[in-house]
Amino acid sequence: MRTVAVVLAGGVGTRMGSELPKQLIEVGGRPILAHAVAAFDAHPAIDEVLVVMAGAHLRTAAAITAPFRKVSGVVEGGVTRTASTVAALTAMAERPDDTRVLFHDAARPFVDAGVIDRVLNGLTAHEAVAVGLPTSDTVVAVADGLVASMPPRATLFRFQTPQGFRLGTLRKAYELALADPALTATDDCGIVHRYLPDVPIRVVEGSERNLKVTHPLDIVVAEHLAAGAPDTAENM
Ligand SMILES: Nc1ccn([C@@H]2O[C@H](COP(=O)(O)OP(=O)(O)OP(=O)(O)O)[C@@H](O)[C@H]2O)c(=O)n1
Ligand SMILES: C[C@](O)(CO)[C@H](O)COP(=O)(O)O
Repeated sequence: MRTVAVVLAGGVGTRMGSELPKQLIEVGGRPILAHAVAAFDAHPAIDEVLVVMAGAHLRTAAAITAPFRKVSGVVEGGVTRTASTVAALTAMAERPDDTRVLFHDAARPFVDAGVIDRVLNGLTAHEAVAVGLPTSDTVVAVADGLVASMPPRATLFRFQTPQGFRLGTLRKAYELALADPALTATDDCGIVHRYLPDVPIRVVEGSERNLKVTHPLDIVVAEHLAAGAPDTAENM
């Protein structure tokens, strides 16, 4: 049974507001995309890394990822993250259903082997695995500028990636999702949760270092992390 990491790099980085998509910005001397790919390329349980990139930057992504021996291809993504996942699923159309697939945001350059291990361990007993951390802020639902509900904080987690799946399960979820004209989702676990509600999604521990570079300030944080800055008091 093979394990494929899909690195989603098809976004344009609207919130970053940079000329280049944020995954092509260098932190710690190499592009954010290269950091993300390197983590999976170096992991002994990952057989293959598939990169999804916006059409305008396919050649750049191919050049950046060429040194990584497990990269099997760079495919063109879609307009949304969901469409980019579909492009990866299409590229994996011939793969058996029991293939393990890990979908990761290229915008999370500091995913580490421990997080990847936890996702893979979760996949031994579950069809879908998410990475999460408890929230330290109080999180509320707001409607029309008013608080609509305040779920107990202890029940709330911030999701990260990679999110792991048996390929067959993710395929099924996406078949149903793509037939839904009201489809909206911010991640692949969201698709499984909505369209295959009977499939339990195991949540394993993420890492504070595994930040998603989204806004300009995140680049400053990413530079510190790339330089080896500690993220826990234990390391200080
Ligand atoms: N059409 C898209 C949109 C997003 N992504 C990827 O999904 C990850 C998470 O998305 P996000 O942080 O939202 O990236 P962008 O879409 O580039 O950012 P923005 O929403 O600010 O435009 C990123 O690695 C991004 O490249 C993708 O592969 N294809
Ligand atoms: C998948 C994700 O990183 C989990 O936190 C997040 O939902 C991606 O959201 P984005 O708006 O595409 O950055």
